[in-house]
Amino acid sequence: MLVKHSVISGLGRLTSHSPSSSSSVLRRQQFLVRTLCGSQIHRPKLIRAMSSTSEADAESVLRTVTPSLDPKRHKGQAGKIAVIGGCREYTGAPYFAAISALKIGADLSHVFCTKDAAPVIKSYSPELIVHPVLEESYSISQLSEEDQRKVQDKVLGEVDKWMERFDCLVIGPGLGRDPFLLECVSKIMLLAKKFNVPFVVDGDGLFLVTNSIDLVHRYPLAVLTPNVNEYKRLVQKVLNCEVDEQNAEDQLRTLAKQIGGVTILRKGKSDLISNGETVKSVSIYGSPRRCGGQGDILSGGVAVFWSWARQLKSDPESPAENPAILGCIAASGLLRKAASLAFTKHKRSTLTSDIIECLGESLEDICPAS
Ligand SMILES: NC(=O)C1=CN([C@@H]2O[C@H](COP(=O)(O)OP(=O)(O)OC[C@H]3O[C@@H](n4cnc5c(N)ncnc54)[C@H](OP(=O)(O)O)[C@@H]3O)[C@@H](O)[C@H]2O)[C@@H](O)CC1
Ligand SMILES: Nc1ncnc2c1ncn2[C@@H]1O[C@H](COP(=O)(O)OP(=O)(O)OP(=O)(O)O)[C@@H](O)[C@H]1O
Ligand SMILES: [Mg+2]
Repeated sequence: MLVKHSVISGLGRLTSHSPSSSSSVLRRQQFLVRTLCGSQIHRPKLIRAMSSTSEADAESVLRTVTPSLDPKRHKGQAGKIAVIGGCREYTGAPYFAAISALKIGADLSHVFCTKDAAPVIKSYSPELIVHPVLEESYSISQLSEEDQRKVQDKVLGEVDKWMERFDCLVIGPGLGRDPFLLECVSKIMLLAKKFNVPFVVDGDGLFLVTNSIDLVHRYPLAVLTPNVNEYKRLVQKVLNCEVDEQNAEDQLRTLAKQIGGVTILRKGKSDLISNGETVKSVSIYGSPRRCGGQGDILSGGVAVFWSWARQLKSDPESPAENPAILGCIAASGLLRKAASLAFTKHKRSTLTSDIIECLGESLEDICPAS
């Protein structure tokens, strides 16, 4: 698991940290000073300030949750992420999510995909650890029911031996909708819940969850990141009505509450985030290009920033906001900034890979490494 972030012991007082951690201390102090508008520390006021429906200060959140590059840390402590996705049709989506996690600052990024997708994803990048373990119906259709169950047990066994090591899973980018594969993935979700491993559900993972809402109901460590279609299907299924743009924030809050307090990041012109209590929006300017794959960057980003934000929980002076919400705000803010930068460079030819190339520079601009 990740190590604890350095703890600050109060405003106006710098504790004796290493040079690398003192910059993070300073950043967090500046965040608190801004949040409190120069007043003394007063937690109820801080909680109120963070809990009303409002545009989030994504840059401040990014400064707060991003850990310093501490030479004392070892590999893995900045995050171990696993993407469950990648099938015959889709190899780009899991790659985008997994490589984005690394480019933002995670130490290790795994992909669990089908056997066909694995060599392709490996060929995109040697940085990713690729497990060719998932099976689709076409490869097991000749088997008896008993043998199919054995295949499923084998898939689960392969994921099980890694599960506890992960700080967060991203379930769904490029997963496809094959029934046998989705049944295995629903069991992987149960496994993650058993070990209290947080997961972000995106893409076809949302198709699965919308049809089996119990998979995430009342699991506080689930973040759903629906796009316009995925959100529409969720609203229809859970609230039994149509999307109401006039009352978008209230409807999102109700939806998150109805699913038992999971966090939902509704993607769109403004990204809206709610856990059934607060609603935050991130509207900073991104890019007018809507090329496929930007949601995959976002899901990988949420996994990393959420893992980092969870470490702040043990910091008595850290923001009172829910880490899942902080993770969503940070990922949305960074993606939009990187998309904007990529667009200034590439204009109409801006692609998802160009945005991924801008993640580092965009984060560096907000939160310098040294
Ligand atoms: N480079 C890549 O590899 C990328 C891969 N990507 C991956 O693509 C997957 C789908 O994501 P998406 O964003 O296209 O879903 P969405 O907006 O609901 O669908 C639009 C329309 O298409 C249809 N439809 C979709 N999937 C279907 C299926 N399996 N079988 C049948 N119909 C399907 C859908 O129909 P409906 O659900 O309404 O019946 C809707 O009308 C997901 O795994 C994502 O991660 C993306 O991340 C982009 C980059
Ligand atoms: N109309 C818009 N204006 C500005 N930004 C947008 C708009 N729509 C989406 N975005 C941004 O693009 C990101 C990806 O959202 P999008 O709706 O494209 O996801 P998606 O359809 O799941 O993408 P993917 O192709 O990866 O599956 C969101 O976080 C949001 O910041
Ligand atoms: Mg998507």
